[in-house]
Amino acid sequence: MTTELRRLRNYIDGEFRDAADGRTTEVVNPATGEPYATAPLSGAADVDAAMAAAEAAFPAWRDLVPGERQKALLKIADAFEARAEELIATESENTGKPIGLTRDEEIPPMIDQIRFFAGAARMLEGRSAGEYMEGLTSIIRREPVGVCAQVAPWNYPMMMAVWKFAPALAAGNTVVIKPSDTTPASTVLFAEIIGGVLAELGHPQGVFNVICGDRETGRLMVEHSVPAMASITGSVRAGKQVAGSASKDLKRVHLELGGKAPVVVFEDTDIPKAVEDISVAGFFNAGQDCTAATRVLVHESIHDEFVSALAKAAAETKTGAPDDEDVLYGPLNNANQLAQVTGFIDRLPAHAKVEAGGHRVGDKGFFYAPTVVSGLKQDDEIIQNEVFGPVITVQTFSDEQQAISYANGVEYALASSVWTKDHARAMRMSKALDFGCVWINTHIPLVAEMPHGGFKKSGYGKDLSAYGFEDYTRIKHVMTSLG
Ligand SMILES: NCCCC=O
Repeated sequence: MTTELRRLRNYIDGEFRDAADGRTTEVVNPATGEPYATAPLSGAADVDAAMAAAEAAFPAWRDLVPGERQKALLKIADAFEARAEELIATESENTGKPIGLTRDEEIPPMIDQIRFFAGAARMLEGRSAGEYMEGLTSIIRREPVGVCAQVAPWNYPMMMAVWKFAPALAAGNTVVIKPSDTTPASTVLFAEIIGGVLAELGHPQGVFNVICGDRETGRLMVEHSVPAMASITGSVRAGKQVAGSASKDLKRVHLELGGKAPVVVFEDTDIPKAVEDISVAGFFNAGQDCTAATRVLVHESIHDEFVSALAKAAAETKTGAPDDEDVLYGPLNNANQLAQVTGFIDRLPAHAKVEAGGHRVGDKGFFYAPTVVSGLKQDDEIIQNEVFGPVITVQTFSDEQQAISYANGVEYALASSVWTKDHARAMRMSKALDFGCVWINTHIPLVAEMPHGGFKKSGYGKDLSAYGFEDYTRIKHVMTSLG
């Protein structure tokens, strides 16, 4: 007997719609490996319709007083909170994430972030107005950019969608957002919730549109003539494509493209505490986190003690089904990701040593064991490239300069951490580490008020914070004669 797959649909101008040409893709539950839904594979006609809706809605949304946009975002946050269990179940089915951890670790920050941007809507900043030329007054107007084309990733489908739509809407932009083709379900549910709030408040429905589809759909969005800005969280390859496409008509681009976070552990570190925190920060969400504590650099004098404690922590870390309360993480997101992680381990050089894990778990779904690999060298593939799986690598260093050189010696530059009791060393390292974030004696916490974003090939533009909000605005100088 075949069970009918649930049908997810695009959300354009307040209506749920199939793709104009009826094409679909299957949506798989990674905990079972089985398809459970279909989603539209949107093409040019769908993108055109969504962009037209967002463009038509823009003037009314832009011209609201900020307090009205704040009110809408606060209502959206309340509605998310009221429907949290539905969001959790939807996200968990589509990603295999543990239900309890999604409830505790993802929903509260997401809602807080929407509320943060609701407040930011009323803090449109411009530096001092004044007379910088005799008889003339200058002021700054901070304005929305326009329609934003946004492409979200599959690792935190809900939270990354929040990071995109919340600052954009707060600043007065309208949005066409595309979730990853593997994880569209929660963004489609967002559409229902956000659409409900917009309708209740009498705002145009085209303020928020969801288009499902693949890379080609994303390209059509970014190259479309309507959006003034393209924002993507994804791989470096995807970011280069988006920047290339956007360059054709000089759209503003906002890129968050992953990381390879160094975790620099000095000899004076409290080893048991560091191991406990680092293993959670490395394995949480199956390591599918652009800030994951994935690349440990440990002082040679404590290497053996540290590695044996980390391997023990890995062996004690559980992966498994979403409803198992003891698991730290669920499956990898999709079959390609499982092949990617497996490939890195299969290709390890002879000098590497797998201290824990290094294999798939079970034969259903895409689970992978918590893995620790030691003995690695700076040029090794697994040190230079993002694995995006539950794999922590370990290298050694002999002094601060070598630690800095190894830490910075990759193309990514998103997040990093330093573990030491020596305050001056922590401060020196914070200056020297060439990453958008440096944590000291911790790794992975985020707050809505602080920026998230990288340097080098990790992209440009910030998520979260007043900086992220400003990325979705433009400034205009207005000068008036006093005569
Ligand atoms: N911990 C959230 C990181 C966002 C990107 O993966």
